[in-house]
Amino acid sequence: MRQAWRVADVRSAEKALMATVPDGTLMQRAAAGLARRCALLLHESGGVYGATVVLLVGSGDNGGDALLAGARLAARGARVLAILLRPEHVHLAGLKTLLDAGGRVIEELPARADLVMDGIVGIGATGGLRPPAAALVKGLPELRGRDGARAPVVAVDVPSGVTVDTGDVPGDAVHADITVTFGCLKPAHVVGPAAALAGHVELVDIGLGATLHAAPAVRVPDASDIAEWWPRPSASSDKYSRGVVGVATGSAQYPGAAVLSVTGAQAGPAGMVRYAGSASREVLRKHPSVVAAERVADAGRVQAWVCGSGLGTDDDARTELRSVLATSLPVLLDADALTLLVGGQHAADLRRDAPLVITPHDGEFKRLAGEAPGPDRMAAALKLASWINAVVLLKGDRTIVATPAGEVWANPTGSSVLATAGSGDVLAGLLGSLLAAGVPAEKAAVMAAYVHGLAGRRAAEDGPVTSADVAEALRPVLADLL
Ligand SMILES: NC(=O)C1=CN([C@@H]2O[C@H](COP(=O)(O)OP(=O)(O)OC[C@H]3O[C@@H](n4cnc5c(N)ncnc54)[C@H](O)[C@@H]3O)[C@@H](O)[C@H]2O)[C@@H](O)CC1
Repeated sequence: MRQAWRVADVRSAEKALMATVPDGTLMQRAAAGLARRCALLLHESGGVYGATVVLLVGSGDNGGDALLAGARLAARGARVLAILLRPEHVHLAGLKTLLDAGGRVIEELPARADLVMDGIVGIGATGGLRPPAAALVKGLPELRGRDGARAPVVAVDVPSGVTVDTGDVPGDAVHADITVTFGCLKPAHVVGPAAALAGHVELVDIGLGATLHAAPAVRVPDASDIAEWWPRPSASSDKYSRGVVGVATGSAQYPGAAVLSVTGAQAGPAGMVRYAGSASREVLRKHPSVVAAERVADAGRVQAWVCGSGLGTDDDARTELRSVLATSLPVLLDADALTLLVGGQHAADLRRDAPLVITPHDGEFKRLAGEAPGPDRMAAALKLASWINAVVLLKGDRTIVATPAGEVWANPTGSSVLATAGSGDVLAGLLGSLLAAGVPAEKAAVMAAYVHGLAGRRAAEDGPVTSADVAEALRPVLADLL
């Protein structure tokens, strides 16, 4: 599991650490790690000696890091050229060190470069890039190196132009190949559109672990977490003890949603799937092991319910939703069930003790919360989670899971291929199966998003992806993972 911390918490940890070491130590540690990573990258295009390295240097310590790392590369024979965005506010000690090592200051981007270091702005950034920096950044994709390839961009700490605490990208921003960050990850490395601009993120240890005691702003699961948390049957398990998931989805008009959500549920750890709705024929044709009924009330015993995908929004659908919410079981609501919640007629039904998970996309989120998630998706998801006392899985390129207790997770496996009709139905079924198997709501949401994302990627290996392909890819993905 990786974790990322907010700027204010990073700042206080840095302050506490700085009080224990000589002046400039942390910056030297940062610069050493940064220079080491740049040198490795330069080895791919012919080595450090003779390479042209361009530093984009802003007015803060982020620029200072770039200057000090540049000096280390200059000392190894690189031609290091620094563009100072605000020469009157440059980090003076850093500049002197660079010049002493043989580096030079230039006014504009050179004709060729083998590597660009983005030290325009780091965790001290406010707002988007300002015009001079934005103009420079626009020219970066054109820069070619000695091997004719595009010059790789290494961002110092964060790609300049992103909002560090939210992962929002309000305007022009650097698109990095590698981001070398210091002490700990920050939210922009793992959430929102900023995460895609950070490229490959590498963490340099500057000793911050000793003073960083705040709770992380966001956690990111990895494959070993999912494998560790996934329920496995034991020798004494039977279909009931593994959990029975009830799926109340689909309708005469949308039978496909029932098939997709049941396929998602079948891939999960529960021992049995019960289907309640009017698409039994289609469901049973594809999944003969499913036990089907017309209504939730007649479905028999289950340990969790999935409700919503393709359910419709008529009175029948409303009755089914009421039946599901009236149970004392964990419930996952998606799609039409979320539409039925808008307007508040189900406010009383929502006052339940058992766990509730909702999986809105942005449109559904907006209807439920009364406003779009906006630039701070983590804060928006947290607010809704606390308001309706549910785990909120807010779908997106980096799907967010937020809990009423204030925890946030970002899913690292998402991809644009999941933006296809019915993909959410598959996710809902899988998540419901995890709930039925007894996984706590927060972890179930994190695990389902992770595996669903991997399945999207796996399906994409064979060409354009439909949600049926995502559903089919769940089992091979799980076979690899577990
Ligand atoms: N504090 C520490 O202990 C350490 C800090 N380090 C580095 O220091 C950085 C933070 O340094 P600072 O606090 O000086 O902050 P920054 O270097 O991130 O930026 C602050 C400066 O940038 C300007 N600025 C703000 N927003 C801008 C925008 N949108 N466009 C253009 N210019 C903008 C401001 O006028 C301000 O002068 C970190 O990101 C990291 O790179 C590292 O050296 C490790 C140790």
